[in-house]
Amino acid sequence: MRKLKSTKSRIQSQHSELHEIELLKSWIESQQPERGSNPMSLPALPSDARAGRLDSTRFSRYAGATRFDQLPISKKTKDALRQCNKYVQMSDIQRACLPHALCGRDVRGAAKTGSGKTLAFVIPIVEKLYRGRWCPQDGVGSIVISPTREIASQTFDVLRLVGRHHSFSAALLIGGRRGKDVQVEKELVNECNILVCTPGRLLQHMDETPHFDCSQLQVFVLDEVDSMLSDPSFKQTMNAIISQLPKQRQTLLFSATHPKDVKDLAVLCLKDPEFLSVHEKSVTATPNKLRQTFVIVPLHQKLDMLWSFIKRNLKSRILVFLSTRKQVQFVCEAFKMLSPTITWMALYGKLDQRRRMATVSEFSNQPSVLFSTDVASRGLDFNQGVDWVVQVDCPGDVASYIHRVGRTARFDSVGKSLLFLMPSEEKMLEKLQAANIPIREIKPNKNVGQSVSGKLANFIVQYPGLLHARAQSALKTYLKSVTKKDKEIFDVTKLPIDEFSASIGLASTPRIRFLSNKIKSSSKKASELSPVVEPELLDKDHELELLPKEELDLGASSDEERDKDPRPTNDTAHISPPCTASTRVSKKKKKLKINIHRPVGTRVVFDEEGNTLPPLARLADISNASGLLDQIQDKKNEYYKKLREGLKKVDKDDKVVDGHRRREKRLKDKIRSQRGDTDEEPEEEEEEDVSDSEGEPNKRLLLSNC
Ligand SMILES: Nc1ncnc2c1ncn2[C@@H]1O[C@H](COP(=O)(O)OP(=O)(O)OP(=O)(O)O)[C@@H](O)[C@H]1O
Repeated sequence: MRKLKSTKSRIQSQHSELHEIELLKSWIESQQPERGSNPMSLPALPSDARAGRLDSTRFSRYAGATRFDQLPISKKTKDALRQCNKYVQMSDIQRACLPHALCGRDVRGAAKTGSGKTLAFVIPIVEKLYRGRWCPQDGVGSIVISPTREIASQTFDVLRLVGRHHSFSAALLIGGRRGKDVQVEKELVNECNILVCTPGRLLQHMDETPHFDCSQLQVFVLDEVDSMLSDPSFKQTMNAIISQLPKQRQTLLFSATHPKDVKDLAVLCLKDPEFLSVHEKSVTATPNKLRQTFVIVPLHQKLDMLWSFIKRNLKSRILVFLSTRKQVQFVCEAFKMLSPTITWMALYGKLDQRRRMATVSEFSNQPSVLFSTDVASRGLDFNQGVDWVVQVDCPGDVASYIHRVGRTARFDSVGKSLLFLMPSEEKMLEKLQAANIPIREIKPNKNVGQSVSGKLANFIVQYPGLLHARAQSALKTYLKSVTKKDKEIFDVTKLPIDEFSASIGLASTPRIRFLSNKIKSSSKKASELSPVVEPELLDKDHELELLPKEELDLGASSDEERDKDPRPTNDTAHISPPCTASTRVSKKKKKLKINIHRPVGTRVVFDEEGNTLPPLARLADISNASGLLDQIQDKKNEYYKKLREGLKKVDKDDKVVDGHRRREKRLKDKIRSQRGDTDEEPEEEEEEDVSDSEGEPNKRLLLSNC
């Protein structure tokens, strides 16, 4: 046993000697002057570089470096960067961070979107492991965590590019793959030196992979650190991951926006970190070559505006942000139907991973329109760039705005962005301006606007299974998303839900359960002002349907309001098809349920071509409602009176006809008995009863006819 121990320690000491020699060799190699370059321009690497850590007091030597080839990095890395052609000069964040990170320090790096933060952490990872002569048997030496699969995948590409001449093993661990891939990952993960992953997948390996070992971790990187530590959906996972990492490590944190609360970072146990915010003193928080605009647009005109905008920018690559997946699915599907020749694409979290990747690369390759949720708002770098970023739904906060618009104008390219703001959301402008975001208003050209709501309504009628449910879900999920945003700016109860519903082609506003309490509480406030109105309001909402429509239009929907509405109007369409009292009464309860969320008379009407028409009547001022309802009550009483009189007359006529028939029958019976004829004949009375109430032919009559 003692012999075995001594042999083991001998092997270990030999191994460490060999390691020293290798380190020395690598150092000499990295110091070899490159062809054509001035050897004097390369600063000498300090002696403790062999330990993978530069002498921090000497980092100032490299602080003035502006090109990658001036950095104390290996020849292999320099070659890889040079072969890429585009990586010659360092960007601000790279110039600021690389000397510190190469010294082995903890760094918090903040810089505008598209400023090259990825290279600022990929180079230090590669160099640290290279100096430490890391090989597959050494296990996991570095972990990079990104919030989305797309960002992780892009980071992995950059890593492959920078490390192409190195011999490390690296793995991309992202979710959304088939089960057997997880098995393959489990077998290989312990032999990988660098793991680029999403938090969920990493935690899965930490929990499930036998002997998963990251005890030798050297560099830990958190990309988009603000969302990773403050977003509730990541927070728990991140805490679980961080608790399993060794404390002795280098930590690099990056983002375009700073974490809200420094306390969030406490969990990371940073050691005397360098906070490098290179654009802190910049006049703007967004890229300099980004032209930012906004347009004030009511909720129910957003789709019209978007459609008109896209039609005028057909040769551009347009990235459109919507709040929810259901909205993305609906708008993409609907616009595809409106114009099948345009390339429409959709990106959202639940999409199959291969399709997600394919969509990102396809969008990069041709002029097209990509509808996306916030899954594409951070970190994504589309190869050929994005011409326009359009935010149809206002982002929840300023950080989200910065990341969304940051998908264009990357590095030193130009880009444009357009934000749709509803009149109720104008407060967002103050926040953007306070955050040094230069944004200017543009006025839409009303003459060139095109309305799509009528066509959408047509499609919904034609393909109810496909579009109707999607439209309803889009509406509901959008409203839900508004309730989750900053209450200071967003108020779901103030939204014109009926108009919005009509604008996306829905014939009636679907029931929105989660809103009922809010609406009820707001109508309760109204009832406190005029207590008689509310119970009546609900009752009459149903009863109004009984009356001819032209009688309903009491001028509440004024001409002025109709003029404001750009959609075509057709007065004849206000008359609904006749309905019987019995069918209406049977649906009474259902009707009441649906209408409980809407004010009286805001039912959406369509003309023959499917164009939506302005609501029939609007109770703009609830305090006038009781007078209006009195008028309606009078008209209703008058109507019932006429109806009763009409019924009495019909009753009288029926009695006369019945008397005639009875008399005829008695006469026939008398004649038959006089002849002695006993054969039965079909009763004439029944001949009149041709069909039952459901419209089905009377079987007895048919048989007798045969
Ligand atoms: N030194 C450089 N020279 C030329 N191009 C560069 C340089 N550094 C990065 N780039 C390019 O700039 C683009 C943006 O880089 P990167 O994705 O790293 O930005 P980022 O700061 O991480 O952006 P985001 O905040 O949106 O995640 C990429 O296409 C990248 O190839």
